[in-house]
Amino acid sequence: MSTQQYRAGFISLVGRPNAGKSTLTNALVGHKVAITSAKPQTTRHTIRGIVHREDAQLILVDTPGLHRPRTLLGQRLNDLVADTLAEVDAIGFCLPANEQVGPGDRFISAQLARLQRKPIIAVVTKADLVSKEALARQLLSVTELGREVLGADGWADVVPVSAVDGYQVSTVADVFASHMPESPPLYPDGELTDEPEAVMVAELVREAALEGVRDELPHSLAVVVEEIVPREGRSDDNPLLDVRVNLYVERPSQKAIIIGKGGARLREVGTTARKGIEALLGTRVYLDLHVKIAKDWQRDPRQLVKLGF
Ligand SMILES: Nc1nc2c(ncn2[C@@H]2O[C@H](COP(=O)(O)OP(=O)(O)OP(=O)(O)O)[C@@H](O)[C@H]2O)c(=O)[nH]1
Repeated sequence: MSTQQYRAGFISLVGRPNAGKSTLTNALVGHKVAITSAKPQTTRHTIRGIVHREDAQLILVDTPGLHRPRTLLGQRLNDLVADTLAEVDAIGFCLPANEQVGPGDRFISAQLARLQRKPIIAVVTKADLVSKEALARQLLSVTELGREVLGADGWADVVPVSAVDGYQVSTVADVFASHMPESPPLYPDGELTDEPEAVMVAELVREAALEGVRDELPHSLAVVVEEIVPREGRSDDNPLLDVRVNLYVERPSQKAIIIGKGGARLREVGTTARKGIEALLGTRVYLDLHVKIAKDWQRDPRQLVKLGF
């Protein structure tokens, strides 16, 4: 057997509301939660988690657009979907085992069918909720749907899974991995914090940093929580958390806006964000903010990686 190439890439789980996307993401990723906060409309993707394996790395990203199809019509939705999905390497289309393939699924399939040459893996979720026979029937209907919308080849793969009892979760990861391009790991293992709160922390910092300057920095700010660690040597009844956060902008002029005269604005941002973070985490916080320049970071998720995101 030849040595297997390491694979790494981006994958987006889509599917109608309640299809089990978030639960599957958590099951795949385990406890690691990604910590990047970026504006979905402009960055296109928010990282939800990263699966680190011996042979592959899967970066699960959210795709805006397919969540609220009813608020968007016609060409605009088509463009949005094509745009936002253009940058991922594969798509996991989630359909629950315990509900018949319906108009919502057909709608999404039709949108996905517009993406040329993108592997789409149909994932039949919540397999624990139905009998083996019912699961087999659902796999057939889902396969049939694939042939209807994509032509004879249909979905790149069809996999049943239960995120709740763990059935086939690693198989889903195997299948996703097999559709990733050959690539070295895009993120070092262990770089991300285990704190799910980090996502909200990043959001609080982002909100504070954009306050009053939204017009000047419309799409140019990414916030990355580097670490959240308890300060050593503090007693249990008087804990302090060190929260280190990087703010990435594209240009020196934007950095100047964030920082303000003599650093005045950044101090305000820090104070506002810290109050929110302390309320969120229920403990005192030392917030350390750094503003950095990362050119054109939002164009391409791979770019984020190169820039150390
Ligand atoms: N029994 C069972 N329930 C599941 C499974 N996966 C998800 N669920 C349940 O299905 C419901 C919806 O799951 P979510 O993961 O929130 O679905 P989602 O697709 O992220 O939903 P939206 O955020 O609305 O798009 C929740 O109540 C989950 O607990 C599964 O494998 N088995």
